[in-house]
Amino acid sequence: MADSAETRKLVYLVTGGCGFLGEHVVRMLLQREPRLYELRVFDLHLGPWLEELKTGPVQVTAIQGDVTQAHEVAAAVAGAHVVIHTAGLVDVFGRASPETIYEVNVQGTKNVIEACVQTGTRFLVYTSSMEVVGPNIKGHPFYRGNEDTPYEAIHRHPYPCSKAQAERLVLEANGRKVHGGLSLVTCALRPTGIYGEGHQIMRDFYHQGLRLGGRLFRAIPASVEHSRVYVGNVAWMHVLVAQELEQRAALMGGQVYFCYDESPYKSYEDFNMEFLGPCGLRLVDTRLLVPYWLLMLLATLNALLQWLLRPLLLYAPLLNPYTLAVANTTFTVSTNKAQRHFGYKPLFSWEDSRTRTIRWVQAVEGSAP
Ligand SMILES: NC(=O)C1=CN([C@@H]2O[C@H](COP(=O)(O)OP(=O)(O)OC[C@H]3O[C@@H](n4cnc5c(N)ncnc54)[C@H](O)[C@@H]3O)[C@@H](O)[C@H]2O)C=CC1
Ligand SMILES: C[C@H](CCCC(C)(C)O)[C@H]1CC[C@H]2[C@@H]3[C@H](O)CC4=CC(=O)CC[C@]4(C)[C@H]3CC[C@]12C
Repeated sequence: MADSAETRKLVYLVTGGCGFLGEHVVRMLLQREPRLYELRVFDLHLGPWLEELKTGPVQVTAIQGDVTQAHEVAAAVAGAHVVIHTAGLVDVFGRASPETIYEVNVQGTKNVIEACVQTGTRFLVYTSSMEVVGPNIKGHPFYRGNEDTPYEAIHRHPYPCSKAQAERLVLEANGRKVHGGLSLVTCALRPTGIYGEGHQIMRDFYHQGLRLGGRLFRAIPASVEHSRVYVGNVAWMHVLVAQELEQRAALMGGQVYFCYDESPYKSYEDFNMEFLGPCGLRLVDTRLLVPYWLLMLLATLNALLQWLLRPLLLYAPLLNPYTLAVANTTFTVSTNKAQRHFGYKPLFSWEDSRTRTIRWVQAVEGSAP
């Protein structure tokens, strides 16, 4: 029944569909959206894994394109029922210029919205970020907060600033008339730090640990807690929102939802050890040797070196004043808004998420850094 031609009618577009999250969204849609007729995967860099998806019952269309190019976006959006916009430049290390980050994250999102309006696409799901809220530049903790918790959201770094601007544009576009006269329905999902199969920073920490003889050095006190969320659950929440947006437009349109699951609250480093520990790494407590002021000094030195070396080479280490501030500030969410509004429940338990991630790190073991 689910595979009959009559039930397969919907065309979805996933921007950034070859990224860490995007790939999981694409695979989840193929598994969990029986009404799918065509799935368009739009990305600057297409992955070879897309080929294996082309043999199934759903037409998978790979589109190499750039969200900053309005005409490329409009061509990809035309005829789609739903757009899931995950494409973005995730850079908190100073690899890209602030201008490029704005161009991709803000102008790219504007292009997606305008393409929906011009071509008559009614449903837009945007991948925002917890960074839209915080941690703020004052390092205020956000403890077990929800979507309505008051918090002074002030940023200077281009990444959170660009995500905040883009999220605002998406929410303001809710209710705009699209081609054909119907209204656009939009909403934004705010994942906390995502982990799981394909997580580049986890891979980097793993290889760093191997280089250091199986050790990683604790820099952040264990008392600083972060919320983390498994990539499969983030993908599932995107799929569910996309499915429910039409029926529940009045409730969900223009809303934001944190992406959460049952992953435990822990410091960034302790949480990573849930996966890296079983793969043979150890977290060595050097915090007494490396006090916070010294870390801050090193982070500032890194930023200075980055600036000095820029004309010659790209120096972009993990430690800089921004990443240190984020890692060192408690940011935990506790909410059931997604459950109340569209019946979200995590698809993967914490045990499943942990096991899947450990298996992936173990498979990464032999691969080059
Ligand atoms: N990784 C994380 O912990 C979190 C990520 N997010 C958001 O989730 C989304 C996906 O992030 P990740 O999967 O982690 O990053 P990613 O870098 O793995 O994926 C982003 C994808 O967008 C594509 N892309 C970049 N510029 C593009 C352009 N100009 N045109 C077309 N495609 C372009 C990239 O090629 C990549 O495949 C982003 O919007 C990010 O802001 C939100 C919260 C946490
Ligand atoms: C790289 C940081 C950890 C290294 C700190 C050091 C060098 C002292 O050990 C990461 C700590 C927190 C991460 C960010 C957080 O999970 C929230 C994010 C949300 C996003 O939308 C994008 C990614 C990120 C900014 C994430 C990036 C890495 C950290 C700063």
